[in-house]
Amino acid sequence: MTGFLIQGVSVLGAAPSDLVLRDGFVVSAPDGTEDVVDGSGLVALPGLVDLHTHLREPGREDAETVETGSRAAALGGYTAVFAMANTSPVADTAGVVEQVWRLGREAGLVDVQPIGAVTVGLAGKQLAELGAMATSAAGVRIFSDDGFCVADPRLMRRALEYVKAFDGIIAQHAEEPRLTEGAQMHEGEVSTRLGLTGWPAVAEEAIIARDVLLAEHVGSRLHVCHVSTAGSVEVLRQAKARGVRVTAEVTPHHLLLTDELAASYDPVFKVNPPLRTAADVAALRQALVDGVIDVVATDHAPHAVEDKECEWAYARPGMLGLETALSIVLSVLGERWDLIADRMSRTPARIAGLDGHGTDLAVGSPANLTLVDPSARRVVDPAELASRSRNTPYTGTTLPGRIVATFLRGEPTVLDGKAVK
Ligand SMILES: NC(=O)N[C@@H](CC(=O)O)C(=O)O
Repeated sequence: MTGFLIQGVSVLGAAPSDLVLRDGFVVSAPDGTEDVVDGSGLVALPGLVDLHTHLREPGREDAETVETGSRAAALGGYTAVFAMANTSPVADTAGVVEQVWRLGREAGLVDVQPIGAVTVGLAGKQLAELGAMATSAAGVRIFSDDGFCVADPRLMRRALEYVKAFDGIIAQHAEEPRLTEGAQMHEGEVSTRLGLTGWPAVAEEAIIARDVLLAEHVGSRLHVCHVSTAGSVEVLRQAKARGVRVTAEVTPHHLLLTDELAASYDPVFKVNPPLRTAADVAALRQALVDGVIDVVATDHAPHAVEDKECEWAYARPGMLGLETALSIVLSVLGERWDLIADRMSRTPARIAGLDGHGTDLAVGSPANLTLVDPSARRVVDPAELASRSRNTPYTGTTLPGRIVATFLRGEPTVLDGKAVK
């Protein structure tokens, strides 16, 4: 194992100092054997943790694999990602979650933690083998049917009750399916103008309201995926004030982009939940700052060209996120490093119970970290992304900040802005 001496780096925005990594940990002093990294002008953050990533393997390796998604994550400053269960086959058994977990270990670029499906085949009819996934080598603690809502309230209640035994979490994709049949975009003034079927805010808010009541009733833990509306924020604010065990995430794209972009009819802007209004964006930003929304999660959703470069109605929803997330958050929050570290590393690691991630980078901490150059600007070119897919909504956009290096347990996964393997 090599050591690294990162000279003159600002740890979480503090005055520049040296940061020494050896044998997988932050240590107090160099011993002269370390490789030297010039940290001047750079900010060190604990490695980012993404609670919501689609890695597509098994089943859609043409869109992403555990390895390509892991590389995209490392290049985005991540050291751990949670892989969603909507693969093919669905990650609803110990066998599939162990496969994803093992592929992640083999790639060795980030810690890949599989999320298990709540229901068999994501079909919403019958609980999956939650216990078997929890006790598997993958040690699953978060379960989600993401892509689909666990719409049946009795099934949702039973899932919440079941995972309580091992302090697990149900991560809900909040979408009342009867209110979004045929939906193509946010229901509002723009959908009316474009003549596209709308996905009303209330379809999300009604499920969140129901689920916080269920979580409160059974005393279990609920996590709300990709919150997208101002009304959802209000439901969450009230639930948290009452002490309900609920946490919530927002995506970078919902913090920045609005439904006006659908007027281009470019399916790169089609995503689920849909892009909302400027008022929703403002409420989500405020909620993230207030802590009503706990974390930023990417909902990195790679799709093959034929699934995105087609007519809007036929395009799959979803956009890439891992390689641009920090830049988007930086442009939204500014250089509030402690807040960024909290919402993108510390709190997601705490929610997931993920040891060794989201630390303060003090002496003795596991060396999971990323180095950011906040003064760099880059123009997003999809051809340069490590993801196997190209569906970024930021093509040609100039974004602030660049990930210079990422370390996983003291070993670089990214150096000089390039993946090391
Ligand atoms: N977020 C998305 O727009 N897409 C997700 C699933 C989903 O939530 O629809 C995907 O897996 O592609």
